[in-house]
Amino acid sequence: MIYTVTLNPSIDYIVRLDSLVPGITNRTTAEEYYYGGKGINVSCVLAELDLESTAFGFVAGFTGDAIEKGIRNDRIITDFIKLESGISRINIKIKAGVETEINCQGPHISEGELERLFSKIDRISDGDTIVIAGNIPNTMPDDVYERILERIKGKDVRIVVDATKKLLLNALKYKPFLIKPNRQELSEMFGVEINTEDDIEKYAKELQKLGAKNVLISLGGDGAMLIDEFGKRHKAGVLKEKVINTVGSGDSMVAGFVAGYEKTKSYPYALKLGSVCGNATAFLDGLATKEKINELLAKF
Ligand SMILES: Nc1ncnc2c1ncn2[C@@H]1O[C@H](COP(=O)(O)OP(=O)(O)O)[C@@H](O)[C@H]1O
Ligand SMILES: O=P(O)(O)OC[C@H]1O[C@](O)(COP(=O)(O)O)[C@@H](O)[C@@H]1O
Repeated sequence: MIYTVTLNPSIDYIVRLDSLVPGITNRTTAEEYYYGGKGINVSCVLAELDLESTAFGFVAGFTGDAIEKGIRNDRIITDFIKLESGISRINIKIKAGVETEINCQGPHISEGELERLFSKIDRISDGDTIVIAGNIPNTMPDDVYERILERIKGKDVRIVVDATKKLLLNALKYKPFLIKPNRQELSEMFGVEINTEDDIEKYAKELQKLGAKNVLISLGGDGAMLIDEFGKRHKAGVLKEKVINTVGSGDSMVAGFVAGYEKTKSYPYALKLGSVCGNATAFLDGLATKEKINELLAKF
């Protein structure tokens, strides 16, 4: 079984404007909303790839109910913990020529509620995959990913972590099978500007020294680079099509990589399917669909 963990799910509210002017009332030209949060997005794209997953995490209030109901599907088993108070966050994605995102804090999660999640994590067993992805509310201790991984220590579980800064760095000692920082996140982790391919490889290898097996660096419209567990560099470009909405492209790439590796045990194929899923999401309103993935696979 593949388990995804989203501690801080969201409704992604996408607003489109011709331009955004601070200090005045702006009017949108269109708006859409999607159920999101990194682990949930991974589950949704895995379902499009015909892979079943169980989605763990916390939901709260009316937005939490909508998320849980909205993503339920015959290939996603939702097993969320309903928080006592607050609402699951609404993240605002402003498309006004450039993309501006406002990702919110999310509800408070108590130590008792966290314990309930740990009990669910204990069900994960040898041969399973766990994808832990996304940010945490700032009221939560930043060792939470480590505490989750500590619960599965010693089990033969494939670990995928898609997070930033300390959350990611602290998880590396558990030797994750895959991490997927983007270029900006890689730069932030090392406090340097990373631009060249050689620099990307150099810092990806630093993350491998800290414990990561495969490091996939996504580069937005420039594609992606994988440094695999053997230290080999693989590159993937992007297809050229009108970009509609890149929210969730990174999560789609993670889903595609996990599915591609699961099916073939080949890193070049995992990178290809990951890239196709990332591209497919960028070229659609919502996340990658089975139809779009198959169409792009034939061209990639
Ligand atoms: N503008 C784009 N055109 C085509 N593909 C894209 C575009 N933006 C993202 N993608 C695809 O999605 C992948 C992940 O996107 P990226 O923006 O780097 O991730 P994140 O959302 O985590 O920052 C890229 O490697 C690429 O395959
Ligand atoms: O947990 P974070 O880091 O705040 O990110 C949450 C946001 O990331 C997303 O999962 C999209 O992530 P990507 O664009 O990186 O794939 C949104 O659905 C959500 O609003």
